[in-house]
Amino acid sequence: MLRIEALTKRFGDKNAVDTVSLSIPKGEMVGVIGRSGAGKSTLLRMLNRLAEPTSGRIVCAEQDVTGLKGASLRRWRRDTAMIFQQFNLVGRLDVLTNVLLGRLNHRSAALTLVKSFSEDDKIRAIAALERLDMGHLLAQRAETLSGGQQQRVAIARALVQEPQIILADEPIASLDPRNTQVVMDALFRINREDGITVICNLHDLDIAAKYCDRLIGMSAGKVVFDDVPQALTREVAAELYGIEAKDAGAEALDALDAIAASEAKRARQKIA
Ligand SMILES: Nc1ncnc2c1ncn2[C@@H]1O[C@H](COP(=O)(O)OP(=O)(O)OP(=O)(O)O)[C@@H](O)[C@H]1O
Repeated sequence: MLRIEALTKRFGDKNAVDTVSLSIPKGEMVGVIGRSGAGKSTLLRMLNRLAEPTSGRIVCAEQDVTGLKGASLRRWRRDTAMIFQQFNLVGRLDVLTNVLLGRLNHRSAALTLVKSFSEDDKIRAIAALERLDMGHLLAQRAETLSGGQQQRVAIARALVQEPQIILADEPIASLDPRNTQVVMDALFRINREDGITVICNLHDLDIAAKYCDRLIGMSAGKVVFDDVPQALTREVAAELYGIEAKDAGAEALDALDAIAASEAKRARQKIA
């Protein structure tokens, strides 16, 4: 169980994340939604301790994560693998080496300097790549891959960290619809098969509702919705996306209609 208690991040006189409290059970697939600037990235970055909270606490398995330093902080970062919108691969290195970089924090500082990986590390990296259907590209330089392929390599790198939680910050924002599905399917499979908690920032409400068990809606740093996707109403969607943000709002509302329609269809199928 991950517990977030009154977590706040202040930049100047603005609270990017404002007294957010949440409990996330192990194995949940959570979508964090809301418009640009709502505080989604800052929340995720604080969970991994990439950003320091101004106040509040993060507690996981009764350990206060907020105060961790040195080796314990490195262990926490290994347990909470990050996936970014821009993939963050080393372009000139091959795919396998990029994935192996995810094993670095399983090694001592001395071994890290040697820069050679064990057979066990390589077997794990290849297995992760094969799981993501990327085994055949392991010798290719990362910069030559498509966006969707790069994101799958980034997920393989996260997997070899053997994390308890994957924090994905807009993992599909740079992808076309086909690659969006491939990447979201991969995250969903990892969540279901390995029981890894996935917390995923998503702009697209339709995708969030399709893949996530639970949606957390943020607006101006605060949580304004926290429930199953089916509980999201037009009013909340309008609050999340803003009535003045016409395009995003309209898309969100269309997505809501699509969810309602698919729920109705499911209900009809149940009755039949
Ligand atoms: N390093 C920073 N310095 C100052 N302000 C920041 C910093 N990082 C974020 N902010 C501000 O905090 C607020 C929340 O930003 P954040 O990136 O967390 O939102 P978001 O919901 O992830 O948006 P997006 O989807 O556009 O990434 C915004 O107003 C942003 O301008």
